[in-house]
Amino acid sequence: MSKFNVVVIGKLFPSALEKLEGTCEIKVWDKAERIPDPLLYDWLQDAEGLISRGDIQVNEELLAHAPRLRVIAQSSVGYDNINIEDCTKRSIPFGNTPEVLVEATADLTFGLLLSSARRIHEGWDFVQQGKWAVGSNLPFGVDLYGKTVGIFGMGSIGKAVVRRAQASGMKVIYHNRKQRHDDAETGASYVGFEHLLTQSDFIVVLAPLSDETRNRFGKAEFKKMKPTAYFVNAARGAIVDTEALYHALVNQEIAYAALDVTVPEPITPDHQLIKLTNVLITPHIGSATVETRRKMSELTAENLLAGLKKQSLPKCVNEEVNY
Ligand SMILES: NC(=O)C1=CN([C@@H]2O[C@H](COP(=O)(O)OP(=O)(O)OC[C@H]3O[C@@H](n4cnc5c(N)ncnc54)[C@H](O)[C@@H]3O)[C@@H](O)[C@H]2O)C=CC1
Ligand SMILES: O=C(O)C(=O)CO
Repeated sequence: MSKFNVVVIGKLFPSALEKLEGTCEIKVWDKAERIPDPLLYDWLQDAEGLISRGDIQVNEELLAHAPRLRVIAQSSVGYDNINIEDCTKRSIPFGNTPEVLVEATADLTFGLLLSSARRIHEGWDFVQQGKWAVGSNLPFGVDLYGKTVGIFGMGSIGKAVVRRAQASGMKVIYHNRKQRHDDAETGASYVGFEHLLTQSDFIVVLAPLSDETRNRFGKAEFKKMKPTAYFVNAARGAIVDTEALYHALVNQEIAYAALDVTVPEPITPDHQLIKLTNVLITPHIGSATVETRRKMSELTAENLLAGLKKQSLPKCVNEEVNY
């Protein structure tokens, strides 16, 4: 039996690769830099399956080079780099990896909140630089207990963050496009966007990037926040106007920002945001634990394999064209 031609952008765990070997002929681009378009387009000519990565824009322009493609899978829950409509028009199902990454991403999100509130990384710098002495003056942090955390985009990860916040004695409010049906169960209260901005001590962004959410946090929004507010973004950098965030931090319109996602990504050490002392940035590691990345990798392989065999993808975004 002939094998399926597959293009893989990025690294797969050995356990995921094993699922594909035997049935697939695989071309892999696992370098950190973006694959050059001419090479990608050449590889896609006879590809039946594609494992994409966040730095690849999957749209009609790319799909036009992939006449035999019958499935796309990606090791992420976010799919803002994928034009789903274009895939659907070509009856190509797209599989992502929701659920398996929820707890790990919630840990990192809450970790950013806690680390910035309690100055953990500054404390470590202090110790490393030999500044720890009796009476030394590392700035105080702030309490979590009794404070209000406002979640923008309360979905699977948001709900997991609620549990962590409640365990620290925090009150949780949230804003989505509409109220959820499980507020009684989660103990979080639905509020308008304005209320979220003005009343939160900690604002946590966990919504997907879309036309609606792009630059949703700009100059006007930061001005409405408390001057003591901590702003945490673990979703996508482009939900925030980076220039506006920079000015809000410099002008002390807000107290602090903790970011796992930025524009650009990677953010370079010469970026103006990096020079500020009231910022903590991690390199998009929300889901980056061994266990979680392995599960994501395996689910990606399962989605791909199902599509190649014209079977239903376990996790499919455009269900209307799922097999
Ligand atoms: N930093 C990292 O490594 C990671 C980042 N992410 C990001 O987190 C996002 C959320 O992931 P999940 O919680 O699994 O997704 P989800 O789909 O379960 O939750 C997203 C929530 O945002 C809400 N939402 C959508 N549009 C909105 C809008 N315009 N205004 C307000 N709320 C809106 C939805 O109603 C939903 O409740 C992903 O889309 C991804 O971009 C996810 C995993 C890891
Ligand atoms: O899953 C996602 O959307 C990420 O950002 C990486 O896990």
